[in-house]
Amino acid sequence: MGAGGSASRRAQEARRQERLLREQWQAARRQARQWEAASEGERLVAAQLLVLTERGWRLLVDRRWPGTRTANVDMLLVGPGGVFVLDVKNWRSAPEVSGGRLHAGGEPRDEHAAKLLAVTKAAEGAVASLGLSPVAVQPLMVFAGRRVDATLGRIRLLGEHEVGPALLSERCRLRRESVRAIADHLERVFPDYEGSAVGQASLPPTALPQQPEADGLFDLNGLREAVLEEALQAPIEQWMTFLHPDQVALVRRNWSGPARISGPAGTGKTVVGLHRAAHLARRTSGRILYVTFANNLPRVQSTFFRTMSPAVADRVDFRSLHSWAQEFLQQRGVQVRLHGEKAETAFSLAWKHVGRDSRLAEIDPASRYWREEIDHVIKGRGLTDFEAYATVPRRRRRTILRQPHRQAVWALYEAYESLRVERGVHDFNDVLSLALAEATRCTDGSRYAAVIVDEVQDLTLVGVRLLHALVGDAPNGLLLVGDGQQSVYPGGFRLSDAGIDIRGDRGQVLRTNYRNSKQILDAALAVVADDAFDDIDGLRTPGIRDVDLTYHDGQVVRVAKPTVTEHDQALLDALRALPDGARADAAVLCPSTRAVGHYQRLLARAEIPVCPLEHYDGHPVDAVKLGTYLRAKGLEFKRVYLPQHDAALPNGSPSADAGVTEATESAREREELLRSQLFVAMTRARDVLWLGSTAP
Ligand SMILES: Nc1ncnc2c1ncn2[C@@H]1O[C@H](COP(=O)(O)OP(=O)(O)OP(=O)(O)O)[C@@H](O)[C@H]1O
Repeated sequence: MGAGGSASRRAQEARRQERLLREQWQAARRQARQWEAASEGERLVAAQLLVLTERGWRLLVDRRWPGTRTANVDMLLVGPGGVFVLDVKNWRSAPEVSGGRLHAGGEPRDEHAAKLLAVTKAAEGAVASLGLSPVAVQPLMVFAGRRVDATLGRIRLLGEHEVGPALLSERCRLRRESVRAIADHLERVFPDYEGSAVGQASLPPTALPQQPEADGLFDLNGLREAVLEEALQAPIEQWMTFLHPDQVALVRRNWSGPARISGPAGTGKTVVGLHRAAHLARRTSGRILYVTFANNLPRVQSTFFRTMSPAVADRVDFRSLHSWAQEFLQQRGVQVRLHGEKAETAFSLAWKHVGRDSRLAEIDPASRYWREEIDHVIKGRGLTDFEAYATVPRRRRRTILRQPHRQAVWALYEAYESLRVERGVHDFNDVLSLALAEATRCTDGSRYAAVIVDEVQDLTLVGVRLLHALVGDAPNGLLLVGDGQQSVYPGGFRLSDAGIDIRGDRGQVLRTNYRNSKQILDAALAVVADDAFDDIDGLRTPGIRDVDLTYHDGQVVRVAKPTVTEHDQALLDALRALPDGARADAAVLCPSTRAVGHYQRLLARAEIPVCPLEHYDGHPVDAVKLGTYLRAKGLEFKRVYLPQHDAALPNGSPSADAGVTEATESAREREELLRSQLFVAMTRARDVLWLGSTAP
């Protein structure tokens, strides 16, 4: 079909929609006139909204607020765009919002907003048992006879002309059956007030004579545009609206202090974290910090969050821990000179002068192991004197260090520090320590009402202390989300080391995997089956854990080729065979940046479009995602390709017992980490997991 043909089809469709709207509007106006019990203002607004009932919306009018005898709710509206709690106002003066307060005619009107929020809370409670997340319930204040489009916290203020188009432009959240079930449920929970309710409008479908476009009641232009826009809108993903009732309960829970949500890969921890952020943003006027260790994840999460809960998106800061800490220090006037390369040179020199020929080489001759010891155990835990290091439990480090070894490590640490200071630079750990000192020193209150930490197991102890310092033990202040099995960095900590006390029901575990098919999960679990791990609550947990699966099919494709060239060709063939549009949901993940470079060149030569994970921000892009296992943390894709996935593991085997006998403890620790990283990469796959290897 040529461009001219589709343009004429579009014009035809626009004319048809306009005719339909006109008919619906006429009928709605008649219906509203007959509606005696309502106030004039409500009638005018209802005339607008009755049109929506022809488009799959349900309008409940003048309902009793549950638990009260006399208080009423003007309107509840349920449709593809979600659940809306409406308070209709027929004020003599126009509403004004300034400094988070509502006024009209110079008089404060905040009590109206407070009442609407309270009713909204009741509606959220009513639909929670159906698994509807609070993000799908939105309060609206609608002003008869006025043109308004403003926000007051989470409340949207709209004029009678704006309300119809605004609701039609909402992204599609609910399917037709859900609309029906939710409206039926709300009808029961919010009973008729005085028998004056309008259920579903029964509008006569007959054609009516043409009317002028605007007659004060109805803005046909606005609605027409919204209808066309509505047609273009793809539905938002199910998880953005519906959660399992247990997840909804976690999202809405009132916690008296710091809380933690854990659970194996793919069990919806991030989903709960995001809904919790939206819930808290709606309940408080403060800001929420949503933080992870990885740099690229906040961008993706922020995109999802904006789609899911646009009304409060501006009050949630999605940040990586280090970038947030740097900005925090800058705002507080604390000088930071972060310079990774110069810090690395300082360490190399320290190793040359003090480490290489010391007793440390007996345990592991590779400087990297000792760099990690300094980064994750000494500086990561904020240790500044040898006495503390001499006795510190070195969590998740397998080697046993006796006193002379610890002394040798300390000498290396001191040499590194003095060379670093000499060069006038900071490393990443310094940034967090400085921020912790500053946050502890600040007495002017936190900028945040709540802090949510995702993938908490990736942080160092100092990082966790820093985030804890921002909100302390305030109710609903700190939420830690993560899974110790997905630890991909050396070392570790326990919450008790950080002085964080998670009691009773403040520690929750999710157990249903919503992401991976059984085949994929079994393949991933086989890699870490023998790797029991210490979680941050101190519990020793076996590698194979109890997980409930949601039924969906999946496939593990194993490809072994004798040479790298043939292996890579098999990868290209698999990527080229992807159906149209499938590239957007495919990712090639590699264990190292070097391997990423290799596959970037390979895919470029094959003219397969690539989007590096560093640039991926959660918006769909028709290109294969490419990045390291570490960069893929927290993300998911329908198809995941892991070329040479076993190359870095002992004997090329991902299972834990390969090569154990001759390996040193530090080598075994490294292998365990590599298996954890591979496990994380494998569990990113939803439908297809492609595992490539070169078997000579
Ligand atoms: N109630 C639900 N119904 C359907 N799908 C869900 C539900 N909860 C979560 N999901 C889906 O499950 C998948 C995994 O969710 P999420 O990324 O939050 O898990 P996670 O526990 O954070 O995973 P990981 O630790 O592996 O990063 C996502 O595709 C999400 O949309």
